[in-house]
Amino acid sequence: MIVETAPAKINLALHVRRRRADGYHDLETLFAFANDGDTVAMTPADRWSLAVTGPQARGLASGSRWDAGNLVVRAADAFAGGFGVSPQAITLDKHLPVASGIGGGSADAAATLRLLARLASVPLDDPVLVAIARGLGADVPACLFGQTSLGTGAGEVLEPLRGRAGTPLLLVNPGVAVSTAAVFRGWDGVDRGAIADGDLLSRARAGRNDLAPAARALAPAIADVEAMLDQAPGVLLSRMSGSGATCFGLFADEASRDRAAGVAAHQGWWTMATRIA
Ligand SMILES: C[C@@](CO)(OP(=O)(O)O)[C@H](O)COP(=O)(O)OP(=O)(O)OC[C@H]1O[C@@H](n2ccc(N)nc2=O)[C@H](O)[C@@H]1O
Ligand SMILES: Nc1ncnc2c1ncn2[C@@H]1O[C@H](COP(=O)(O)OP(=O)(O)O)[C@@H](O)[C@H]1O
Repeated sequence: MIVETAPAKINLALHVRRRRADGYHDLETLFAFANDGDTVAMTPADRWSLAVTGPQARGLASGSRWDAGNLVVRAADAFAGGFGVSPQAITLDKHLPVASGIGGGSADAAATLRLLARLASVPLDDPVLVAIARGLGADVPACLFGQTSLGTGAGEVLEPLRGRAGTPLLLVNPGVAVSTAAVFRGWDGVDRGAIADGDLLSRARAGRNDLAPAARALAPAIADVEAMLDQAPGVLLSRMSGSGATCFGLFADEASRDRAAGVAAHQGWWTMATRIA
């Protein structure tokens, strides 16, 4: 059996610049990844199969069916079509809430591609593999490499950045799923400018999440999570990630992170206490 973590993705900043003719938006984003997330495991089998387990498995309507509604299945089908690989029994252990701005589905698809690439001896930077990743979603290429990076284009043009590895990180979700497409539709169309230069944390602090107002309009509980994290002692930066509703806090130390996690859990919110990878 081979196993890959599908780590949570966070957008330290997310600037939406322009709506494009193809329905996507040009953006600039600072991607970072957590140490924890879902896991994808594979073992050789006579035919392809999927088993979904874990505390967030119920968020996936297609369940354990081999169904294109699951990005793991779409990733495996696309890889098999592009490269050919023998069938696998896949287990997805789902911990990240579905449709929550931390790219769980994208991370699962990327972890599936990494496992199949290992089996088929395909390098991760193979242009066909990267094109398959892009076809699965705008942030699947970022999840494929899993490195702190600046993303431009629709999020698929990547420039690796010196990260803040080991920084204590808390993810908090108020339990409302929000559709990425609906949040982009709610963006007000105002270009508020590029991400500033500097080191990662100062660039992130000077930046914004331009999708937060549209996401709050769909899920008002996001504002409560943001307020809680903003006020948490020891917080270095807090913000909504992606299209929401998950918000993150970077903390000066583990004890402050864990105190904030306790406050969030007391509200009945989902939390994950981890670190930047
Ligand atoms: C907003 C971000 C920020 O990292 O994260 P999430 O909230 O999904 O985690 C991503 O850009 C999401 O990437 P991903 O989730 O792969 O998006 P896709 O499946 O390709 O697109 C879903 C829908 O989002 C909108 N979309 C996505 C990316 C983009 N640059 N412009 C868009 O307008 C489009 O309406 C598209 O139909
Ligand atoms: N393995 C998967 N995990 C999560 N969501 C998935 C998966 N496969 C398909 N999806 C679908 O993809 C959509 C986006 O999910 P997700 O990646 O979790 O959200 P986001 O990109 O906002 O973080 C959801 O509507 C969900 O139904």
